[in-house]
Amino acid sequence: MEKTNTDELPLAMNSTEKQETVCIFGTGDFGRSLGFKMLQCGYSVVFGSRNPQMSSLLPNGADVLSYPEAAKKSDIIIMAIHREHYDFLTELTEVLNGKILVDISNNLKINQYPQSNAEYLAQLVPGAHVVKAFNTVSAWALQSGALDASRQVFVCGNDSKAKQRVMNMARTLGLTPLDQGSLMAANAIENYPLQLFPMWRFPFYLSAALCVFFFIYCVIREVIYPYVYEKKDSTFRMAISIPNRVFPVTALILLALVYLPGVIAAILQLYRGTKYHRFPDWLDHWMLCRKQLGLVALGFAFLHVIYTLVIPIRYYVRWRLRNLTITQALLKKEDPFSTSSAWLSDSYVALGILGFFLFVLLGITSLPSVSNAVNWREFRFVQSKLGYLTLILCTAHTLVYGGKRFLSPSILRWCLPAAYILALIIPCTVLVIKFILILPCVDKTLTRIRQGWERNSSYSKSPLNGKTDI
Ligand SMILES: Cc1cc2nc3c(=O)[nH]c(=O)nc-3n(C[C@H](O)[C@H](O)[C@H](O)COP(=O)(O)OP(=O)(O)OC[C@H]3O[C@@H](n4cnc5c(N)ncnc54)[C@H](O)[C@@H]3O)c2cc1C
Ligand SMILES: NC(=O)C1=CN([C@@H]2O[C@H](COP(=O)(O)OP(=O)(O)OC[C@H]3O[C@@H](n4cnc5c(N)ncnc54)[C@H](OP(=O)(O)O)[C@@H]3O)[C@@H](O)[C@H]2O)C=CC1
Ligand code: HEM
Ligand SMILES: [Fe+3]
Repeated sequence: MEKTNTDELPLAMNSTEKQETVCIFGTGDFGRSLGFKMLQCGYSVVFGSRNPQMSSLLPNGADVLSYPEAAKKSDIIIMAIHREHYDFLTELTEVLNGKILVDISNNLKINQYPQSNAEYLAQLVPGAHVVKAFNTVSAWALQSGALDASRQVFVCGNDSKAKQRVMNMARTLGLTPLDQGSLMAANAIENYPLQLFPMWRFPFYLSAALCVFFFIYCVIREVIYPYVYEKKDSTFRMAISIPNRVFPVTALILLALVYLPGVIAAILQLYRGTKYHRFPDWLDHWMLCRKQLGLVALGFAFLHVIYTLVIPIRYYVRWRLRNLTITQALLKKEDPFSTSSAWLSDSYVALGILGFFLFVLLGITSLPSVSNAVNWREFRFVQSKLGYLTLILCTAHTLVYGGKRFLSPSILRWCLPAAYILALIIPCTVLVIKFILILPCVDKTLTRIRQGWERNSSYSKSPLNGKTDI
C-alpha cells in the first residue's frame, strides 16, 4: 500500500500512526473546549499562551508553551483568540510562515468590520494558509457533546490542501464539514451565527401582517357594523369567532403563497424560453423560504382546528341552540330536514379534515429525520403533488363552507365581503394557473425548458450537444 497522505486522513486515526499534533493559540473558553475534544479524539495538543505558567483549568495531557514555542510544534494552528487581539501575530510571521492558521473567530455584530476576520488574519500573516472553520460550534456544545443544532462546520480557504486537512480534522471530531469555497466566503460564514432565524423572518412578518389585517377587517364587519346598525354588543366575538376566521384565512393564504412562487417561476421560464436566466432576487428569496411559510401555515391550521373543536361548548352557541328550540316549540313550527344542507355541511367539514391530514403529512416529511429517509423523488412527490392536493382540499373546504351564501348580496357589509372570500383569491388564482401549466401542450414546453432546451438559442439546436429535440 502507498504511504498515507495526511491530506487524505481516514475518519479516525490509526493507532499505529504517530499522533498528529495540533497547536491552539489562546487558553480561553473555546481553546480549552476544543483542546479537550481534540485530546479525546486522539490528537496531541499544544497550547500557546501569554502566560504558560499561569494557565489553569487546561485539559489533562495538553502542553502549554509561549506562543512562538507552541507554533513550532505543529503546522496547524487554531486561533482561539478574539480578532481584536490578533495584532501580536505580526511579530510571529516568521514562525507562522507556511503554517495552516484556522480562524474560528466570531464578531458581535453583522459586518462589524469592513474585512472578514479570516481575511484580516491572512493579511497580517501573508505567508500562512488561512482557513475559516468551527465558528458555528459553541464552546459549551463541544464540551458537553450536545451538538444537535451545530454539527455543521462551514469551511473556506484559498489553499485546498490546507482546507482538506481542516475538514478531515472536523470529521475526526465528529462534525460535518461543508466546503464553502475560497476565503471570500469568510464574511458570510462569520455573519451566519449572528443571524436570527433569517428564513423565518419573512413568513413571520407576513403572517403577523395578515392576522392584524384580517382581525381589524372582521372587527369592522362583525363588531362595529352590528353596533352601528343594531346597537348590538358583539365584542365577545373577538375571543373565538373572529380568531377562528383570522387563523384559517391566514393559513389558507400562506399555503397558497407556498405554491405561488413555483407557478410564477414556471411562467417566467415559459416567457423567457429558457431556464438559464436568474430569477429576480425577491423570487429566489421567496422560493427559499417556502418550507418556513408552509410550517407557519400549518401552525395556523392547527389553531383553527382547536378553535373549531370548542364550538359546541361555547356559551353563545348553546344559548342560540336552546333559544331556537324553545322558539320553535312555542310557535309549534319545525324546520324541515334539508338533505342539501346536510350534504354541504358534512362535505365542507370532511374536506377540512382531509386537507388538515395532508397538511400534517407535509409537516412530518419536512422533519430532517423523515426527509433524510426518503429519496428525492419521494420527497418531491409528497411536497409538490400532495402539497397541491392539500391546497385543493383546503380551498374546496372554504368554497363549500361559503356554499349557497357565496353570491348573496346580504353577506356584504359596508361593501366588504366576508373574510373567506378574500382568502380564496390567491388559492384559486394559484390553482387555475397550475391547471393551465399542466395542460399537455404547456407542460411539454415547460418540461423541455427545464431539461435545458432554449427557445431562442442556436446552441440548443446544435446536433453536437445532443439536445436536438426541437
Ligand atoms: C407543512 C409544509 C411543510 C413543508 N416543508 C418543506 C420542506 O421541508 N422542504 C421544502 O423544500 N419545502 C417544504 N414545503 C414547501 C413546499 O411544499 C415545497 O417547496 C414544494 O416542493 C413546492 O412545490 P412546487 O410544485 O411549487 O415546487 P417547485 O419545485 O417550485 O416546482 C414547480 C413545478 O416545476 C416542476 N419542476 C421544478 N423543478 C424542475 C426541474 N428541475 N425539472 C423539471 N421540473 C421541475 C415541478 O414538477 C413542479 O410542478 C413545505 C410546505 C408545507 C405546507
Ligand atoms: N466561546 C465560544 O463558544 C466560541 C468562541 N469563538 C471564537 O473563539 C475565539 C476565542 O473565544 P473565547 O475562547 O470564548 O474567548 P476568551 O476570552 O475566553 O479567550 C481568548 C483567549 O485569547 C488569548 N489572548 C491572546 N491575546 C490576548 C489579549 N491581548 N487579550 C486577551 N486575550 C488574549 C487569551 O489566552 P492566553 O491568556 O492563554 O494568552 C484568552 O484566554 C473568539 O474569536 C471567538 O469569537 C467561536 C465560536 C464559539
Ligand atoms: C380538522 C380539520 C378542519 C375542520 C374540522 C374544519 C372545520 C371548519 C369549520 C367548522 C368552519 C366554520 C367555522 C365557523 O363557522 O366560524 C371552518 C371554516 C374555515 N376553514 Fe376549516 N376546518 C378544518 C381544516 C381547515 C384547514 C386545514 C384549512 C385551511 C388551511 C381551513 C380553512 C378554513 C377557512 C378559510 C374557513 C372560513 C373561515 C371564515 O371566514 O369563517 N380549515 N372550518
Ligand atoms: Fe504552503
